[in-house]
Amino acid sequence: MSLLRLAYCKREVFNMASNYSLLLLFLVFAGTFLETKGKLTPKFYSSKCPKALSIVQEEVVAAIKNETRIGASLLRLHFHDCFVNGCDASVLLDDTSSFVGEKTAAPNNNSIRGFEVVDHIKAKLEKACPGVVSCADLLALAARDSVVYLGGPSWKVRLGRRDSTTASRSAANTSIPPPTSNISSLISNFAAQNLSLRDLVALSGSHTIGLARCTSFRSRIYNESTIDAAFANSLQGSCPRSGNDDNLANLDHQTPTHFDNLYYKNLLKVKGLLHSDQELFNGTSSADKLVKIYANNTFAFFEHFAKAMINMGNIEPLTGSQGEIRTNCRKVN
Ligand code: HEM
Ligand SMILES: [Ca+2]
Ligand SMILES: [Ca+2]
Repeated sequence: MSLLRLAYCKREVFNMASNYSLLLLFLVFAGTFLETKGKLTPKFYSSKCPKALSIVQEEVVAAIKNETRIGASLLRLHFHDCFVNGCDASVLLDDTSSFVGEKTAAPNNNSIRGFEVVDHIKAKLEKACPGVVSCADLLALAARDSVVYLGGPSWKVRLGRRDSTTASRSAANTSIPPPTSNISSLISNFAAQNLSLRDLVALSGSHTIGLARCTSFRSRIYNESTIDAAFANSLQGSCPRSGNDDNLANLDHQTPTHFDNLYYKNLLKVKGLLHSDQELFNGTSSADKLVKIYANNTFAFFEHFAKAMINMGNIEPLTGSQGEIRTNCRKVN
């Protein structure tokens, strides 16, 4: 009797144990599945293509040494990618007779640049690891490496994005905010991407580097009162009331090639180049406080900027088996 009971007991314990181990196995599988699915990770290429990060960095540095502005242009490409259907390299697809891309959308046309550099970096990546590194990840890495080289903060870029097979000119037209935006439309535009007011103000600090065309700031320097008069005057020479639409001016008139906090100091002096820049500090806006903080504290700006770049880089990535790894960033495979 007691032997029988013992045997029964043993079986029960065995059954329980195997049930538990099955459950455990399931949980481990589910865990790894949930963890990897849809989530980016800084180590994505560490075994798949260990040289990927150093290749991008080396090429970005070479490109900036060749032309300083490229750093700004690469940073902006990542922004214009992520705000349209997520960070999926949709912005890099060329228009063809049968395909409408994003390059000719109003915010991009005659404005975004850096495609030759992207092609060059991609060619190097394809040579080292064919079909492995996505164009979307290339843009995220190039943005970070540009910021770092120009004196800004660094951060670990989350990776594992894949490339789209589609693009949307109409979404590019509606999702990327125009320079005429007021603060409330900027806030709602960023909120639509799950980005906060803090993200908006920190990311706008990107305008500490790079250039804008006359057509982007003309109405500001002729028609607005919330601009330093001497500053407006100094811009009118190269940006007349009509014509010369493509003449360029520095977004940060003090240190246009250094990633620092002078953009915010300019705003305090009513010397923001774009209307949308000055909207972040107009005496009434909810962003005023953050602008003052960043103008007085480079460390706070750098910390928030790095976090905001990670947030922006997380916008709707394609992962797993979604999309593809483009061989040529300009066209689908
Ligand atoms: C907050 C809303 C924003 C507006 C309204 C805006 C608007 C603009 C405009 C109009 C230009 C000049 C384009 C031209 O005249 O050709 C520009 C340039 C630039 N933007 Fe923004 N931008 C915004 C946010 C951002 C963000 C979030 C980033 C990056 C994370 C960024 C990075 C840049 C850079 C680096 C340039 C200079 C590019 C170059 O010199 O090639 N901007 N932006
Ligand atoms: Ca995109
Ligand atoms: Ca600067």
